[in-house]
Amino acid sequence: MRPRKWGFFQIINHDVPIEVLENVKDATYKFFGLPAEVKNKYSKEQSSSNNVRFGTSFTPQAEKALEWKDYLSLFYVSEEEASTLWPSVCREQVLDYMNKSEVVIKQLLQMLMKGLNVDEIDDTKESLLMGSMRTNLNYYPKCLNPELTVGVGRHSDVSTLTILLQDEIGGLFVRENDGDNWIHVPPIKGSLVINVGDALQIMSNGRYRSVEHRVVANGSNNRISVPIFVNPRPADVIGPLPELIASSEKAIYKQVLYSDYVKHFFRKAHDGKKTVGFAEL
Ligand SMILES: O=C(O)CCC(=O)C(=O)O
Ligand SMILES: [Fe+2]
Repeated sequence: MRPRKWGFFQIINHDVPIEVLENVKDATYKFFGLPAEVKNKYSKEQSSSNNVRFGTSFTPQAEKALEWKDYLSLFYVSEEEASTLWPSVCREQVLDYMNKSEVVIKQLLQMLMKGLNVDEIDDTKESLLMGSMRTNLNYYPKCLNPELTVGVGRHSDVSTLTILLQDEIGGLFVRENDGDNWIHVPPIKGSLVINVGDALQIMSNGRYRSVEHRVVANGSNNRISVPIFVNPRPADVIGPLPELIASSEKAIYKQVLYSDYVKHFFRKAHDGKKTVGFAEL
């Protein structure tokens, strides 16, 4: 596992029980199998809250060709809110997946911080690194002309870290650092794919790099994936961690309001790893 070089890896011996992963995959199929009018209750037009959103593609108004994907995005506020707002076919399964993943997330963050010689994650730091979480259920329907579109265009995540559960279909590709080689991420049963996001690139002052990835459209199979985006809170101001700058390193990123950073990401179509330029000094 070499996140500094790669920023993308799979873990197999983790503490999230396999049933929890299987259950959230089943629940994902159940949600997307619901009649359109039921799913549409969670659409931008009809949803009673911004924290629950069913939609298609990424930023349809900015895209030349729509991404071949539907999603349900669930921003976690509290169990109480989830119990009133989240669809009942997947609520318990997603909450369980998020709760069980928290231990793994904390272990990963501890390891990553150690790599920066930051030994203690106090409450302030914990909140900056993982103060908010969003889980997406992604559904990529079989596409008759897969060469004309993509599942998800090339991008890096705006998260600190992303924990991704994928099914057995495959189609996720990762770009080798500074190269044009795209490497397939093979589905491994029971594994979780982990990737570093832009927020960690900024907070680590560029020592960890977020990784560009994309998903191809598939001509013969439907595919699902369930990422948990581990994020700072929207109202947090993020920048290179003070510990790094104190050790005479020059800051290469400025302080940015995290919600502004995310807004910038959503304004444009997926166009590669460009969002982070927003925070460069
Ligand atoms: O479906 C996948 O494997 C990746 C999805 C993804 O990159 C995302 O939702 O940000
Ligand atoms: Fe992604």
